[in-house]
Amino acid sequence: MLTTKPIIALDVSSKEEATDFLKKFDQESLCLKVGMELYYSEGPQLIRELKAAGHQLFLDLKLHDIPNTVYSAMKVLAKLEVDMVNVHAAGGKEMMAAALKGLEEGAPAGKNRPLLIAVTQLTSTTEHQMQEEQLIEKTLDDSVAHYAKLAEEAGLDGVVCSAFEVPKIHEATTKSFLCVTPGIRPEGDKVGDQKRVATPEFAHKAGASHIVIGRPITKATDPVTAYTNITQQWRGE
Ligand SMILES: O=c1ccn([C@@H]2O[C@H](COP(=O)(O)O)[C@@H](O)[C@H]2O)c(=O)[nH]1
Repeated sequence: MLTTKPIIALDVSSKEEATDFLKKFDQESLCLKVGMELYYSEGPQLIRELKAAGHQLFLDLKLHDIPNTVYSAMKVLAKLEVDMVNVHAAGGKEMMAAALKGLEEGAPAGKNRPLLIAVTQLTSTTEHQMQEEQLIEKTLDDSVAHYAKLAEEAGLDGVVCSAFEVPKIHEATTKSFLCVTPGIRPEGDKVGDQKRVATPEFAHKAGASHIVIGRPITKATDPVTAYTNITQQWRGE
């Protein structure tokens, strides 16, 4: 089970960069998100090392393929004993259920499987884009809540969404269903490619279970101070 520390998106391309960044935190145990860039470059060995160093890990590979392929891939990923993994909800209920089955069967004996969450609509997507490009004739809130419901029906533990959709997801699912929210920016910070952006305080008040935040920490002149401030804002301190 992941703690509710902010999840730092470790979006770097090598073990050296990751190590340099982590050194600044003086052995503090962190919640880290390793995504495609770092995993494709360093592979499972780095995951093992980060776990051995005492960090909690969200492996953000956003699987999206036919059910059998996702099932088999999750069976392999479960052996890494990370804390959380994910798929795209757009892959469908059957694919999400197959992902869960893969994790359950692949987890080492006596160990909990990783939490499994589904990406609803990426936080870089606007309602206009969704309607024009994906041809979804719904509001973005409705699309996200629909994906959340499907994910819950498939047995998943939660979803990735923006902080804005959390209240609607809580209406559509059980209270314990996780809402993991990227697109977090402290007031005045650069938004970059994110579209549905909220502050840590907003995410806290909206009821998000976790926040994911990358560049405002990794690109900060003083990442430790940035992390400390964001943690306080997220906890409502
Ligand atoms: O909808 C989504 C799903 C995943 N992400 C990931 O979160 C981080 C956000 O990084 P920032 O630098 O804080 O923008 C990044 O790794 C994305 O891949 C997301 O942003 N939105």
